[in-house]
Amino acid sequence: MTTPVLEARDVTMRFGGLTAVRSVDFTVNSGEIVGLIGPNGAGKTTFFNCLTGLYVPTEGTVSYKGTVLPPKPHLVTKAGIARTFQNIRLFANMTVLENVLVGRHTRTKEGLWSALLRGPGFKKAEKASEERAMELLEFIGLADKRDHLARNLPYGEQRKLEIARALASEPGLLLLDEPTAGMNPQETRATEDLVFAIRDKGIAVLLIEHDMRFVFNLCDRVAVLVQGEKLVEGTSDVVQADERVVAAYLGEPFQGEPGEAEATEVTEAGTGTSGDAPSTTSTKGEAK
Ligand SMILES: Nc1ncnc2c1ncn2[C@@H]1O[C@H](COP(=O)(O)OP(=O)(O)OP(=O)(O)O)[C@@H](O)[C@H]1O
Repeated sequence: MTTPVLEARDVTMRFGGLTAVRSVDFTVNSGEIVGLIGPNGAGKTTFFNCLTGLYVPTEGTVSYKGTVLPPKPHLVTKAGIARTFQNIRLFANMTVLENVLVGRHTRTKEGLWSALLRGPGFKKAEKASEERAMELLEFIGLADKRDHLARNLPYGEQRKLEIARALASEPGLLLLDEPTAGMNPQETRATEDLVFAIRDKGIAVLLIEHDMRFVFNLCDRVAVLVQGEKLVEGTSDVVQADERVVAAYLGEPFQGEPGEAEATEVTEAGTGTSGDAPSTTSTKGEAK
């Protein structure tokens, strides 16, 4: 039984004369891990920013569990959508535990500033929050580093901590922007297990990723954005079999970043995928 967690309808984002995202319809259902791929500059991060209230879409709506979201990041987080960013955005001089506690501010009566300044109200609410934060650190595998400064963690653990902080807001949907960027193969595999474990906790996951093997191993469904439009959407098998996807990665419009390595990955990443029957295919237009 699937119910939509996230529904984007006809989302368009223009920057002056540039249309970065064009009329995108997109759904994430409960229990799903969905991937959003596409060549550099395809509009993936812009679309994420529209979903999370960082950008007000020029047109279209974004709903979470049937309610249209106001385009304000803190209200989107409060509603139940959490995210990580392409570049790590931790509080470098705060401890691991404090970073997670800050992530909980939408779920406590205390506000962000109170959490950051550690005022009296925050300290009172801290105990219950701390227990929950420690549960998350256990889950993510960083409990023994609770008192380490975030900046002293190795890169892979900083990314994990970002995920823990996002989970601290108790989301129903987690958005991950390039979660494996800069990771070694071991860290990437661990992240794969972590995403499965997050899904098993009942949290739907939408991720942007350039590592095709990671995407095709992990995702129940993959959508491909090309020049701001959704070109193909379906299971990993459907997407890998679609010649337009490889063509898009090799396409001429993306000067300087032809995406050849990724296109090769798209064609090669078939090994080790589930082999499920294709379930959904929607296409829009032809590859340009
Ligand atoms: N704030 C902005 N103002 C103007 N143009 C923007 C802005 N943000 C993104 N763009 C443009 O929108 C287009 C889509 O960019 P975006 O970063 O969303 O692509 P992407 O698919 O996430 O790329 P990458 O995989 O390289 O991160 C690009 O042409 C980019 O230059």
